[in-house]
Amino acid sequence: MEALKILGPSLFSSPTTVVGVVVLLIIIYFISVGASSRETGKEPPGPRPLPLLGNLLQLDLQRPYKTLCQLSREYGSVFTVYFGPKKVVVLAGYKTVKEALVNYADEFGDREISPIFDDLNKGHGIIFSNGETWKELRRFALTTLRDFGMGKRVAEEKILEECGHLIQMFENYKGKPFNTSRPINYATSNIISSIVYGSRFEYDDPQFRNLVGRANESISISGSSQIQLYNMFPRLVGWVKNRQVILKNAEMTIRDVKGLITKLKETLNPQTCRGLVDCFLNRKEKEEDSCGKDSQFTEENLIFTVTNLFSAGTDTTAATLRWGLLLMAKYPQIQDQVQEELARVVGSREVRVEDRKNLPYTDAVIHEIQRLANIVPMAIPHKTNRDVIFQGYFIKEGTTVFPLLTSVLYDESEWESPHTFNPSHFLDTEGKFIKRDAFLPFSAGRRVCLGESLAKMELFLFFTSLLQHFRFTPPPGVTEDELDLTPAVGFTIPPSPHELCAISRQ
Ligand code: HEM
Repeated sequence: MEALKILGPSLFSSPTTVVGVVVLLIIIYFISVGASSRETGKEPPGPRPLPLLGNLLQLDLQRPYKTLCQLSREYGSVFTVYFGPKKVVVLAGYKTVKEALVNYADEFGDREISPIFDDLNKGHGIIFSNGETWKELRRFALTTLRDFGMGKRVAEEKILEECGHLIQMFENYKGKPFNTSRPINYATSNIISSIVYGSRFEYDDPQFRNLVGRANESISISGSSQIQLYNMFPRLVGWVKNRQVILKNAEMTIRDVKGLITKLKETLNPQTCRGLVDCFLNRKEKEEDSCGKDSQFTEENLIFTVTNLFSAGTDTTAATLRWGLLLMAKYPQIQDQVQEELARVVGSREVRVEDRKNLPYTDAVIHEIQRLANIVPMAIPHKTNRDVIFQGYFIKEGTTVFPLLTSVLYDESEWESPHTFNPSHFLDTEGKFIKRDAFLPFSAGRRVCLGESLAKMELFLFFTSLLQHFRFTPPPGVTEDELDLTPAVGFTIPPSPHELCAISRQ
């Protein structure tokens, strides 16, 4: 591109010269592609790319994971696709994804930081960092989340308290149809908020509503065609509207998060931590006293780790719960069986985590919701951190890698009926719950979801408490068949906008 600029407009005055330049570029391109594969061995196969555009014209930009699943039928479980000029290696199917992320955990364990996420994080925070920064932040976040009860009784209490608020919110609709999105997002957001800040927000707090609303909007439009194009051609299409919206949202969120952190600083006590922010600030002070400038406990890493946890922890769990309620309304016989089991095993008392082992059908339903909902269809892009030979193919250091989780959760050689909602996938012939290897909604390996056990606890307690209290149905005049299971467009994929009725059972 630089060369073209230098050659200047005079070069393009004749059509013959333009054609000549284009032919020359195509020849250079094919020679360079040919040379790199000769030097290094066989690269994964894939559809033939066009110069600059790559395979863009073949991709469904709204739902790229669908095109990638189709391509894997033709090119196998390790293949190459060009997103514009960007080369991506796709891993498809349970066996391949597991082998890459677990047996080659190190080689495939770095994060690809696409232009939009680079705009937002600049290498800070836990999701979009690599190397020492990521190692330290991940270790810190995991220990702190555990200290604040992730997977333990403290978190259980917090979630049960939030269930009470969510149930109250649903009661307010008095059985009339409503969009489940906001209340559910507020509830899941409050769990991560109370772990991070040490306290929950009221659902009518304007600052909280804006924080949740902006995170939601940004995650949704980061999967739009405009942003996909921006990631392919960042210099050409940086002006697109959706990027401006995401940047504006980030600016306002950072301002709010800084404000919340400042308030906590004013009342910080070095002996106790109310939440993750306090622990981070105390650690920051300690490291500043001892090791000075090499510390990862910086203001930027704090702000971005907080915003990363807030978005990763809210949207995903909320989207899964919304799929769950929608599927219950669509398949009332399955809802009957869940409610029958809850009534028989738990009765009218509060459901607790320890009830799970006695609720095999309900457990199977929740797993099947997660499998079919497939809310993070391509995981979060990875990158190879060194040259690697994988399944006989050469993959160069720094190559973007998509672990195609859709192809794992819908793998035809692993699931009896991959495309239907079938809780029996997780039940044996006696109705006991069975674990399935290909259940990887949280991905696997080094970058496996950090919030997995918290998310599982939330899904179980929110889902069962809601089903104890309410019967979920389509709005009057809409049949179960008419409830639409087409996912929305987004980086994570919630159901398309819809309304449901929550009829009180008490
Ligand atoms: C149903 C709920 C959830 C699902 C399905 C889910 C799924 C995922 C997936 C697929 C990844 C990418 C893994 C990879 O790159 O291979 C991920 C990463 C991550 N998740 Fe979750 N997640 C959920 C809930 C949560 C919660 C509640 C938290 C908050 C504690 C969280 C925090 C994170 C973080 C911090 C990462 C980045 C990890 C890293 O880069 O090292 N997630 N999640």
